[in-house]
Amino acid sequence: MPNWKPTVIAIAGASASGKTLFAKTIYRELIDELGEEGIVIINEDAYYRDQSHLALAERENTNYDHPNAFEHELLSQHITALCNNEAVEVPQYCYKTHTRTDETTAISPKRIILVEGILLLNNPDLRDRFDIKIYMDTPLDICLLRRISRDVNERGRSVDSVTKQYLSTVRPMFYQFVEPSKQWADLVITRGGKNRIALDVVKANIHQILQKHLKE
Ligand SMILES: Nc1ncnc2c1ncn2[C@@H]1O[C@H](COP(=O)(O)OP(=O)(O)O)[C@@H](O)[C@H]1O
Ligand SMILES: Nc1ccn([C@@H]2O[C@H](COP(=O)(O)O)[C@@H](O)[C@H]2O)c(=O)n1
Repeated sequence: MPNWKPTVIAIAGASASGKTLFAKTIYRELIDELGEEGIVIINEDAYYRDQSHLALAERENTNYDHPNAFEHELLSQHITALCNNEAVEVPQYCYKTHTRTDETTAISPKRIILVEGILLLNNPDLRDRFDIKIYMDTPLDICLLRRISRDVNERGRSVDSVTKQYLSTVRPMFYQFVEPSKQWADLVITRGGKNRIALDVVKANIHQILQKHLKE
């Protein structure tokens, strides 16, 4: 049993606000120092509910921006297990088929666990699992422009489908669930995933935590 407990850092905010970029930049800049055993990223999207029992046309109608679309109980169980020094099997998700694949990713406990996703701060049980809560406060028009380009290039969508989904669910759910969850954040980050000062503040915090582990 290690003498440290993982530190769990949540990175929340609108779709395409830069959560993934922020998490991946921290990971890339710390991985040499911390090693594979030191840091990992978990994506909330991996915990979208399995929809393999539904026809593709039905899956296309799911509201993916409502909290009910996620199996947050499983994410919460997995974080608890990692904090109890147990390995977990994280589901893998496919945005083209709108469901989980048959594969899972094995994750062992790490000193630093970065969790990123739109609705992490909305759920009180999940909130209790996070040591540091971050909210990416990127203007919604910038998020929309980035989402169109990402979803067309990487997620197999058309501009028309992104537009319809944005107006019917993404935007209304943002105002109902995502933006109000900003109140729970410890750090609110402007200007997205490339904000160098914000990246350095979070990295400095991680270094402080690691120093404490060394002393324990
Ligand atoms: N500051 C930025 N400048 C330019 N492009 C960015 C910036 N932040 C994110 N992007 C791009 O916008 C898209 C969405 O960013 P991403 O980090 O995936 O958002 P999220 O994880 O919040 O959905 C990606 O294609 C990413 O490369
Ligand atoms: N089958 C799916 C599942 C999710 N989405 C959208 O993904 C967004 C969350 O992921 P980000 O990387 O953008 O944070 C969310 O807004 C869902 O609308 C989807 O389009 N299809």
